Amino acid sequence: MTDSTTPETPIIVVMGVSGSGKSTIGALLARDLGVAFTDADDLHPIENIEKMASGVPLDDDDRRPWLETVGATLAEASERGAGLVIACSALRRRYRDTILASAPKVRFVHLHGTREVLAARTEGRTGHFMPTSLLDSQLATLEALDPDEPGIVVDIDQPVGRIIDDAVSRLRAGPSA
Ligand SMILES: Nc1ncnc2c1ncn2[C@@H]1O[C@H](COP(=O)(O)OP(=O)(O)OP(=O)(O)O)[C@@H](O)[C@H]1O
Ligand SMILES: O=C(O)[C@H](O)[C@@H](O)[C@H](O)[C@H](O)CO
Repeated sequence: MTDSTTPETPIIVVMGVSGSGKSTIGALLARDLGVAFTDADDLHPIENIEKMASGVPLDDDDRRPWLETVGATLAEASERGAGLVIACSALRRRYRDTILASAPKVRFVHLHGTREVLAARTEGRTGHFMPTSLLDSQLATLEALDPDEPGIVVDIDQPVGRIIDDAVSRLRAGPSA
């Protein structure tokens, strides 16, 4: 079997808790890298969206099939030799391992911020299903990238353009930074 991807083909998960900027940064990062963008919120089954909208956090069982779909979507792009950026919370190490099992070339961009900044961002937006009340559960679930995971951490307390420039230059520099 030949591998049609190149090491440069970006296969990226923009991860982090609710309100960290995954959708905003993910779409712009994809545009800068010249690849497609998918929001994993659009891959959740309706039951998951309804659960979060009612103020109840998802559990591992809720997330498992969704993470498998995220991994399969990345794998499909990678196998075609196409790049893809997906915005996906990927909060726990084992969630990321599920994605990596399907898409071993994936790299994670963790959008990291303080609770204060995150709460201000989620409170500042309208028309989103995710209540700010779930932020604490998101933060309690979050496991930071371990040193052996492929990825980078970016501080969200800066303008969008600087976040993109920081992420692009560090992604181009190598598997982790
Ligand atoms: N660097 C930034 N500076 C200022 N505002 C930002 C920045 N990044 C994102 N925002 C704003 O913060 C809010 C949250 O961003 P966004 O919806 O992209 O986060 P998210 O991680 O996709 O959230 P969720 O996972 O809950 O869908 C939005 O109103 C967005 O416009
Ligand atoms: O794993 C999860 O709990 C979910 O993916 C959430 O993170 C939301 O879908 C997302 O953040 C939108 O608000």
